[in-house]
Amino acid sequence: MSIQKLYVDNFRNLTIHNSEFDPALNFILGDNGSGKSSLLESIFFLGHGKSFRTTKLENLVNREADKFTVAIKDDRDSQLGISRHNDGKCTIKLNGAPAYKLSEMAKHVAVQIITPETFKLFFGGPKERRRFVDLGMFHVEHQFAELWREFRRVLLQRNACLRTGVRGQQYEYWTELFVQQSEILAALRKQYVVQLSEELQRWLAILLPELSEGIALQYSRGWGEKHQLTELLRDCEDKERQYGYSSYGAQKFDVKFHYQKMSIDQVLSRGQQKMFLMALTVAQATLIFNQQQVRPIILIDDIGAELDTDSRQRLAAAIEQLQCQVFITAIEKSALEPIIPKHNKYKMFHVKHGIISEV
Ligand SMILES: Nc1ncnc2c1ncn2[C@@H]1O[C@H](COP(=O)(O)OP(=O)(O)OP(=O)(O)O)[C@@H](O)[C@H]1O
Repeated sequence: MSIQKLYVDNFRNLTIHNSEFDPALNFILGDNGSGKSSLLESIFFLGHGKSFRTTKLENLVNREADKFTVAIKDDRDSQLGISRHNDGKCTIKLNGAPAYKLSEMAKHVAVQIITPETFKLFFGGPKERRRFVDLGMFHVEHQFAELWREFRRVLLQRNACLRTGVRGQQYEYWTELFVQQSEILAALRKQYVVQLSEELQRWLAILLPELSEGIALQYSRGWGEKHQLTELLRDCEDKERQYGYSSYGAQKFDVKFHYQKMSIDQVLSRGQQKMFLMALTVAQATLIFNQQQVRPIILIDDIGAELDTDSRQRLAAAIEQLQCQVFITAIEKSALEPIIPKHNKYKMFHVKHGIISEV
């Protein structure tokens, strides 16, 4: 899907009353503190039910209000909306009918974001990489959401056994289920990472051609390739009981990125890392598009940071080929110059004090 109209009320400093966006490419300009990132954040919230900037969702409500609303009409005339009150209560509507879970919303809106901070998080601990891969899995593998929910339930039960000293049949039961489901998830993820890796090569050839051949993805499933999970858990049972949680299994998977066998963040420049992340993001968006035939949404915050003219030109070439709706923010138009296409199939907006107007 792509956002045709966006309505935002009391989301940070933003008020947007049914602005109409381009189905392919939208530029958002504005000074520091004008509301550019908040605009991307409001769209991100629709797709994820959370923010990419804060875990405290009460910060998203305008300081003078007690709830915010974000709603869209998409290119197929579907309407999705969500209001969040200060007390944490959410009201979600899909085509006028109430929905009860944020995940129902997420099925309709595949949103990915790149910010100047993303790559620090991405190349830091495994959390962001897990989140990234599972977002793709959620949209590309139909069975994933259900499998993951069930796996989480089993993991919690097994962890509770470890923490509270439960042994015998009950512990064996949850451990056996945990092993079975870990193996299913690990195989699915491995399959997905192979697809992602192939698609990534295609986009690296456009976005980072000088390094593309040396870049490789390495998937680790959450326990050693040479080990049987059952045996591993048996061997480390005492240690896991001390920790009170499962230290191996599908929840511990990771994907690492190497350039000529060295970790990417150790050898690529910041600009190159950003281009790599762009390639990875659009590779995932392409897989989502191929599977669902709906346009994912890509949000790029502060395009000017760290990208030279050459890189921005390559990004323009990639955007031309993308089956996505893209939102790009910048402080000044000059940062967009090589990216703005010669044709007129884009829209440009200016944000000032939380109010958006088309330029
Ligand atoms: N809950 C809130 N209520 C009202 N205003 C808020 C709230 N949270 C943040 N703001 C303000 O909203 C404004 C928009 O912030 P935002 O981060 O979107 O700006 P920006 O245009 O992305 O700026 P920059 O270019 O500096 O990144 C800021 O002035 C900020 O202080």
